[in-house]
Amino acid sequence: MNQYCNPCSPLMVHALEQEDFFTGRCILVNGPVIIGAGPSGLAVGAGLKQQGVPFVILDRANCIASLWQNKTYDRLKLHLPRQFCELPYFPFPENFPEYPTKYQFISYLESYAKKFEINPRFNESVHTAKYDETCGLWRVKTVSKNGSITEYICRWLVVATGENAEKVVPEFEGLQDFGEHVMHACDYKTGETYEGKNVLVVGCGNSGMEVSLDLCHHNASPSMVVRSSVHVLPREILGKSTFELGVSMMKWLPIEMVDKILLVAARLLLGNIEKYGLKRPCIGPLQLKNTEGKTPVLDIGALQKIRSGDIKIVPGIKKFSQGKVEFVNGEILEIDSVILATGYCSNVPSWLKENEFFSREGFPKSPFPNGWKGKAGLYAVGFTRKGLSGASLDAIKVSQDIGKIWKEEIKQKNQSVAVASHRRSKLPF
Ligand SMILES: Cc1cc2nc3c(=O)[nH]c(=O)nc-3n(C[C@H](O)[C@H](O)[C@H](O)COP(=O)(O)OP(=O)(O)OC[C@H]3O[C@@H](n4cnc5c(N)ncnc54)[C@H](O)[C@@H]3O)c2cc1C
Ligand SMILES: NC(=O)C1=CN([C@@H]2O[C@H](COP(=O)(O)OP(=O)(O)OC[C@H]3O[C@@H](n4cnc5c(N)ncnc54)[C@H](OP(=O)(O)O)[C@@H]3O)[C@@H](O)[C@H]2O)C=CC1
Ligand SMILES: O=C(O)C(=O)Cc1c[nH]c2ccccc12
Repeated sequence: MNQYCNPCSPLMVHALEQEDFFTGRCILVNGPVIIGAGPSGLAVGAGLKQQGVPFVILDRANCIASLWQNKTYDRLKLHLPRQFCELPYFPFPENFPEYPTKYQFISYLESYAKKFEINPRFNESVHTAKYDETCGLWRVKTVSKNGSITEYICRWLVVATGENAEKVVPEFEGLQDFGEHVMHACDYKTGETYEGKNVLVVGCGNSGMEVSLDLCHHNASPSMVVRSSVHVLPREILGKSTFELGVSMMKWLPIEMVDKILLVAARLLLGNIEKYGLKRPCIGPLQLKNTEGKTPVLDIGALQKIRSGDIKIVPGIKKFSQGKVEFVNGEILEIDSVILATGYCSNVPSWLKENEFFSREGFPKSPFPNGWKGKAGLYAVGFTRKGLSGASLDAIKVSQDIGKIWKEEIKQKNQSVAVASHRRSKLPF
């Protein structure tokens, strides 16, 4: 598994861990601190702005929505229809297509931040956040690019660092001997430089499928590793989004039934995909997404390339050697490059010093819709395994909850100011 690491020197780590003689800057924040300037953090910011609640957003990157701007390939499009990807209070422009491109989505997020006048503090990587019982406040320590340490002190802490904060890089025997041409899918932009090359794509989630498809478009020869099972669904069924159909059916039918219907439709439209080596999991696609967070593949063309043999399906990996990979079935393949489409994980456990609300995997322990509010002013946004629509639902609840407390306190403050000035006005001098 990968290790989340901050670019700290040992001296800095020491300074960050010393409670008593902290030497950096200390900032008392009036209102909440939001960690993460992705869609979730921006949506909470917008909700707070509308209620007049001040806040600070911190992000380790140098821009908003860094996942979208820095860690995605050029050809990426949203794969859920537009109405499921809009953030609260500000719709997509009317000319956006049903499935906006990543560039359209990023430009929408830029306008979103501008509209709600959200100005995150960039290059601030949160190293630790912990609740100080003695003063009833959260202490958030960050490290900036130039190494300076800042402590933010606040009453409310909103965790919006995402389900995909860190790449997962599994360990494989011999991979270090393979050579330089190994990258994670988060660093893949385009297949331009892969023309005529044999590329091993490890993983068959949406990333593995779409990277393999992009490689085909650039006349490379991808082999995609399917070590266990995968649900592939058509992106649309009879012209209607499969996701939307699933959501509509869930209002009337139990999830098991909806899954059965989706699988019958997938079988009719896609045929038997198991014969290509794409074994289906025992649990249905929506149930699997809900319970294990494993997203079904919404096919945008990779399946056709698998059928035609342009994308080869290969089994799990045994080991690598120079220019070669050996699979669990003993077969050996010569390859030029490896792309690890092996997924992502949350990084919350590496910096949040708390173990009641968040699990060891860095997700709220209470399942949707109850995982947005913890104790002592702790909130989580964007950990519902329901994509952008789940993040928006969380953001509305969190900003309203904080806004309500904020307004009550302002009212109380105003009342006590009024009482004090009334008393003062009665004084004879
Ligand atoms: C390739 C890809 C495509 C996707 N497509 C879709 C889609 O079409 N539809 C959909 O609904 N969902 C999609 N998703 C899911 C996606 O995660 C969400 O859509 C969305 O980006 C979640 O927003 P977020 O703000 O919660 O997290 P993120 O977008 O990941 O933002 C989190 C932010 O937190 C910052 N951060 C993390 N750790 C720290 C730290 N320690 N200190 C400071 N800052 C930190 C990061 O820099 C980042 O900017 C996709 C995911 C991927 C990887
Ligand atoms: N167009 C879009 O909107 C896109 C959306 N996304 C989203 O981004 C998120 C992340 O997707 P993705 O990056 O595909 O990650 P996923 O977690 O969905 O998939 C990871 C894949 O890697 C495999 N894997 C992990 N470790 C190994 C190993 N040691 N050996 C072999 N295979 C391994 C997994 O197999 P196993 O199941 O056996 O563990 C799985 O097939 C998802 O929510 C996805 O929907 C991604 C791309 C495009
Ligand atoms: O693309 C993603 O990562 C998403 O999380 C979007 C999403 C949420 N729930 C789903 C169910 C089926 C397919 C995609 C999603």
